[in-house]
Amino acid sequence: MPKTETRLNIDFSSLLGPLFFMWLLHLLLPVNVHALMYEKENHLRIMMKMQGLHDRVFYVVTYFWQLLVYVAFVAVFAAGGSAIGLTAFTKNSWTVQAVFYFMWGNVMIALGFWIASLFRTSKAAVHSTTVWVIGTGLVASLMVSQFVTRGPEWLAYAMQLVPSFGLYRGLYELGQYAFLASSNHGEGLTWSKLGDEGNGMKWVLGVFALQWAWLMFWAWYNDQATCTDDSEFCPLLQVTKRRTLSVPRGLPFADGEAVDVAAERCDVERFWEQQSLGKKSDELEAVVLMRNLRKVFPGPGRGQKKVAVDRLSLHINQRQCFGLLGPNGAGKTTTIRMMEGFSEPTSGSVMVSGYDTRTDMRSIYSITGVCPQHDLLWGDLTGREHLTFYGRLKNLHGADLEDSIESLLKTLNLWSDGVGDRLVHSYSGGMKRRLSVAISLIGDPLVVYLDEPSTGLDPASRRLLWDVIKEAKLNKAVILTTHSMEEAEALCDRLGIFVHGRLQCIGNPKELTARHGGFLQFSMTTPCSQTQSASEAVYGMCPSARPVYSLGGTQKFELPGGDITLEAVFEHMQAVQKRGHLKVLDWGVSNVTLEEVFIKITREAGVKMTAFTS
Ligand SMILES: Nc1ncnc2c1ncn2[C@@H]1O[C@H](COP(=O)(O)OP(=O)(O)OP(=O)(O)O)[C@@H](O)[C@H]1O
Repeated sequence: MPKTETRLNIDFSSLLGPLFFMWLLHLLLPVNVHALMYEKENHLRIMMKMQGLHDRVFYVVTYFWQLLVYVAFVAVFAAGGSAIGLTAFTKNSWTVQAVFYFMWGNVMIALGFWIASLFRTSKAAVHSTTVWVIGTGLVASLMVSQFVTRGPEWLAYAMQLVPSFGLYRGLYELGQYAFLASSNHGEGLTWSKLGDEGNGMKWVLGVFALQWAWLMFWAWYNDQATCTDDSEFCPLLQVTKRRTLSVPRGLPFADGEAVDVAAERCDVERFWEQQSLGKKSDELEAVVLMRNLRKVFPGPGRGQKKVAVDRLSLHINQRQCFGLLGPNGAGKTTTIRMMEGFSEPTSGSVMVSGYDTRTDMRSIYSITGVCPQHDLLWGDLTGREHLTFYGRLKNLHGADLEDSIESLLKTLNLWSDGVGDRLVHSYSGGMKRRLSVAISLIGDPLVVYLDEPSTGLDPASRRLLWDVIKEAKLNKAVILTTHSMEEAEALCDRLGIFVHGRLQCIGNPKELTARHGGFLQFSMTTPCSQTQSASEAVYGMCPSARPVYSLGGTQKFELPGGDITLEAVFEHMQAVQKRGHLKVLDWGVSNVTLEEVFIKITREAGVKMTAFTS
């Protein structure tokens, strides 16, 4: 039988449902989280902060960049949907949709900040976010529409308190109104229909506003709590902590402290006095001042504690390179981190150019440069772009910025062959290290921290770096940690040797070798059968000789400086060789090196500490 013509109208938006749109609108969430985590995981965030980037600026720039990307994404999404005639876009009011999508975009960005603040690794954060996106979509499509249509309705509202479920509810409302509009050829969701009974859009928009504020606050709070890498740090308690943080007074000497260390403590007290008299920063003798600084970390077990830095008093002057030496785990990095303001001292204070690290970090960042132990660089930026970015953070602009970049690239040998314009991921380890040093020097900071700057450099590059540091210390205070005694001797005007968080000795390298060496190194090689006679000959020359080792006919002794001179050793050995009863294959005598002093001090301090703790 003939029938009237009908048209098959397939409404894709109804077919696909809010679930598909929800997943699409979540697409940028894992991307945002990954971008935030990349900078956090690679410590680039901390590096930017150390070079003077304010948290506020970081948040605003990152936030608006993500919002811009999202707006472009949604514009393409809505334009595409309208172009293919999806009723969810064509029937509903444009302004309602724009406000809804815009508010969701803000909530999603805040959610990304919050998620990134909870994780330590990018992989874990991105995987969890992806599971969240898929999971909340499935749960919402199963439950929200059920609760809305069959009740209990309050459960649908309660679920919307979780950010992604609110998105589903909003999309559900847009879908429902669009569906009704296409069947009755009317209008979809408009502002006037927000008050309709059972319309959840009003609630969704209200909840979005609250969620945005709450997530941003929580993300900021978590971020501040973890930005110091300091497990005890708590921003909400910071005010209380600052008030109660104790500075032990009247401790000119700590038990078992060497005279030079005690003298340094007295100097620090004197400089402290100067600073409390309110001298201007350019009148201060000591640029960096640490007073009775102590850092205790929670230990691995319950109730156990690790004293990383113990009552350290130290001053560092302008136009001086100060070397922090010590074996692994001695507390050098912890000390530098407290100077940089990234670790809260358990007690004591650090002042940099008259600013307190607990209250004036913002001023301190603008006058310090940092070369961290591990290179913190963006692989997809060039060396020049790194220097431009950090130079701007140090308030350099225009020709001044260009000139300093060019001069740093040239002095650190990153200029020839266009190295400075290559992406950093193509750099060798040595090039990255040199770029890190260049970053620490850009903007001519007053104080520069160099944490093992020559690690991984070839001998020629190391010499070049030494020249750069020597020039830098002409108008700056340079604080250097190194495991190379040769480097310490070449660069440092003063140095301190740390063991178990305590300063064991302090002075210039020559003073230290003279004071703590105080002996000659004597070695002699004879046939193994004459080992006994050889040692008797040494005791004959210097009865107070201390044996260091004896191995296959080679013996080494320390000869106390007060008991014998170099000339006497030569005379004695000539006499021994003349007599001929001892077959001396080889012998040598030398003053002690800084390396030997270092080994001696660390060994003795280790013994002392064991005695204290046992
Ligand atoms: N966040 C932390 N939690 C617990 N203990 C820590 C923490 N950071 C450092 N420590 C401990 O404090 C001590 C000093 O560490 P630090 O990194 O300052 O030593 P270092 O002298 O810089 O060593 P290296 O020469 O190896 O770099 C070590 O025993 C270390 O295990």
